Amino acid sequence: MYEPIKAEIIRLYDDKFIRPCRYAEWVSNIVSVLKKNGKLRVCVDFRDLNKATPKDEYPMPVADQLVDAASGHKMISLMDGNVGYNQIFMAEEDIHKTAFRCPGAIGLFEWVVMTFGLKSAGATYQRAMNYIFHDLIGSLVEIYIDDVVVKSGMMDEHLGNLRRVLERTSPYGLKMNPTKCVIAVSAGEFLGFMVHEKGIKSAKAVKGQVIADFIDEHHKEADYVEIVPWTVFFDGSVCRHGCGIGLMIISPRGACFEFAYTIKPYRTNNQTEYEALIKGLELLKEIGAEAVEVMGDSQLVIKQLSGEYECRDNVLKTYHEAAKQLLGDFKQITLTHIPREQNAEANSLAQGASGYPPMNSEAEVEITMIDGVLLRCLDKEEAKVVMWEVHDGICGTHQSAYKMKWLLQRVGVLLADYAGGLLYILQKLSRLSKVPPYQLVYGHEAVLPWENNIGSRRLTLQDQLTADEYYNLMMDESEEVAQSRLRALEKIKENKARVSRHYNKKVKSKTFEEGELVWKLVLPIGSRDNVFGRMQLRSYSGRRRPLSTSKSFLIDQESLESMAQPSINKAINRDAITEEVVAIFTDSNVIPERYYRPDEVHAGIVVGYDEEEEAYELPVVDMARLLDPELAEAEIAKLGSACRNWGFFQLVNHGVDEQVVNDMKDSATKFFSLPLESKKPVEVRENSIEGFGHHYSRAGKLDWAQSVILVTQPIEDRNPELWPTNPATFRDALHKFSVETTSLTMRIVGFMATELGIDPEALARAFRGRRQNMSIHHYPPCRHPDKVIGIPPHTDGLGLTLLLQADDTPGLQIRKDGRWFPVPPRQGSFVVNVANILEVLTNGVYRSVEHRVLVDARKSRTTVVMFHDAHLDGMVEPIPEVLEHDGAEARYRSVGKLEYMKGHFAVRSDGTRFLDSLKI
Ligand SMILES: O=C(O)CCC(=O)C(=O)O
Ligand SMILES: [Fe+2]
Repeated sequence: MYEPIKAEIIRLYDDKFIRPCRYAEWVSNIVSVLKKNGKLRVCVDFRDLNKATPKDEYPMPVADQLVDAASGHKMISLMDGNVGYNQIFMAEEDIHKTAFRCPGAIGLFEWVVMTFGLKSAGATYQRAMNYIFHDLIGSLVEIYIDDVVVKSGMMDEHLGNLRRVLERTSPYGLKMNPTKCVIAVSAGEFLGFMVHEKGIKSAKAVKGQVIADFIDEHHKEADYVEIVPWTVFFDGSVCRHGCGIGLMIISPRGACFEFAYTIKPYRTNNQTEYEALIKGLELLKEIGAEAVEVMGDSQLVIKQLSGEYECRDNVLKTYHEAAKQLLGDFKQITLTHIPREQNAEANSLAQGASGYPPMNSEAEVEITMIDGVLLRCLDKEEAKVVMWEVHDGICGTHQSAYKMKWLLQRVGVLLADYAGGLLYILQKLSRLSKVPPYQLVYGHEAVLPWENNIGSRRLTLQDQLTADEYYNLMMDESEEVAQSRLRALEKIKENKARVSRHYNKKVKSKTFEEGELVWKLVLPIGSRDNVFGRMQLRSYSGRRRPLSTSKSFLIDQESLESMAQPSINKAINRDAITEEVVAIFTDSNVIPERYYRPDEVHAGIVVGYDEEEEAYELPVVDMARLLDPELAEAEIAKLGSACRNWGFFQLVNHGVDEQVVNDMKDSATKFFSLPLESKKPVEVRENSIEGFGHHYSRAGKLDWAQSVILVTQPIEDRNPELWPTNPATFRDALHKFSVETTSLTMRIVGFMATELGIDPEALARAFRGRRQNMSIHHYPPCRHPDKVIGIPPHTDGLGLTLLLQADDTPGLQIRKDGRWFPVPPRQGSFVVNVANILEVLTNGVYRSVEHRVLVDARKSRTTVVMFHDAHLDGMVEPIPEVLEHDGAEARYRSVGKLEYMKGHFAVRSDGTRFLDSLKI
């Protein structure tokens, strides 16, 4: 193939039709087609370019009419534009769009002249020809794109006409192909038809010739079939005068040909449809078309041929087989069912051929409704009969006026202006597209009693039928049943698909391993829950097991379970809040032994309580500045210094939706203000730390606090039964807050990575998709704030903590250089602190700092704390990129996540942190 392609490219280049392309935006491929005569034709596949090209609406002549106009002349000359399209230059600015690539080293070229295959080529050429010959067209010349026929009466006149036509060509540089010109003949082929003095021969009589001409005329298009298919629209029409078929064939070049045949004797509708298609396929087969796009409005024919429906009717089977066999002769076939409106041309051709009379002109008043339903206006007497029928007859007894109107419509009658006294009842003459069940069963619509009484249009028409016609119509109807059933089935399928699309949108897929038990939680009927949906799936096998089999997930789950074991060795156990506890919190005058821990309160110096103390400034990081390209560098440095020196900062302009923050604050505050019995449903349960309760911390002492602990991410790890529903806003608020804080965490982590000088992804992957837990703490006021502690000194165990304070009560203190620094509450901010795992990940560059909560004497304090987990594929260890960047040795030994969690929660008798034991 290579050499012939090269030769063709050289020829096109030498003829200056193409030139090498330098800057291509659109590049098309070439398709080489070996012609039947052994020659190679090089085509460019412009399909993509054509898709992007607007349609040229220039009106094209109708081939049939031209053939008519060319016939009936004594003398004609037929001429063919010499490589027609290539005589027109491309607009310079469009040349580059026609670029096409050739195989091997031949290269990239573009068309300087218009070429075959471009969408608007036919219209452009026709426009040019119409421009050149506009005043001669019709009288002495007919033109269809590059086909020209000069027509005249006598020889003398003809020579004069020929001269006028040819003289027109030279100023425009238009050339004719002498080998294809037939001069001064009495008959000749034009557009595939034999044109001569006596007119065109009837399609049937010259069938062989017509087809032969059609083939010859369009052989070059047939070569092109690999790229653009031929399209055939077919339709059959049956009326009492006969049957007709209509075909509209569109060539790959866009030329449109219409064919209409009358068929005798009588056929049924479906038979006629099949005949139309068969005729169309025969025509296309004979012109050598290889790819065909078949369009028809007969669902039965299209679906039977595509194999979707079976053909059971014995008579139809013959047609079906014939059509199938023909289809097998094409290389590429597409069958498309189109609505009748889109098949208008074939439809009107078929109707014409069947002798379908123009719409009747009977004196009845007919009205077409907006939905296309044709209605007949009844006179007063007729109206009364119908009214009676509806009122007392078939539709049941004594309907109200409103219901009667509705029923009238249902039986195909429209009652208009009832209230105005003027009675118009309009009888429906054409059916709605919906098929009534009666018809689906029996093949035709039920005749209603009133139709017999007052006579419907249907009955009148029926009376006029001959016995044969009646028989034919009955046959038609019974065949039509199949069609109607298919249509009905189609409707049902469409509906089902629509419904399932709707439902599937809401379904999240989950995979389970074989043999896994699944625990299905179904919320009470009618309960809707934005957070959990109607039901939640979880695998279950004795103990609760995770759905996901990913390593990280298993670790999280197990660590949670191990934490949940009741054991005095755990740093944190949780206890239910009883009425007694509520009483202690409320009174707070007498501090019971188990809350009494003044030594812990007094351990360490608190900065800032004494006026004399140095002023200190806690780090504040501004997200707006982090996001501002001009200020980011300085702000990132600030973030770095906060994490390195304090392990903590306050984040302002954090970007979390204010509504979400406020809803969370409100819901949290409201929850704690509820009486105890309203909180009981979400009370902490045995073997779990989730739920409402309070910490039973070290040395058997209790914290002066109550809290709700919940897993918030990933969603499938949530335990919906422990999510408060009171206040009603709680779940929704927490869900939204959890989503927002998760993404805020990822954003913060991104800036941290930049600050650490590592690829943001190296740190982001440690946090992405990991567990998020939440604690909402409520610290009741205590008359003896120096004797109780809200939360004793600790570092946070996971990766990064985000804390939102719902009020302005102080309490949080962080330890730096052995002293406690109170963190003043700050509106519109989050407290962000580095937790243990992040310290390990950064190889100790960022520090996880100790903090505690003291209690206020007068005011309660409520905080919402989100803990974000992190690990490197199940390992807690310094990120290699950090070590590389700092050229440092690992300062922490690697430990599996599970071991890490166990270590973190175990109580150490020497009071050290597990984190410290990891230090190398
Ligand atoms: O409520 C606070 O201010 C701090 C809470 C805290 O540190 C924690 O839950 O780990
Ligand atoms: Fe903490």
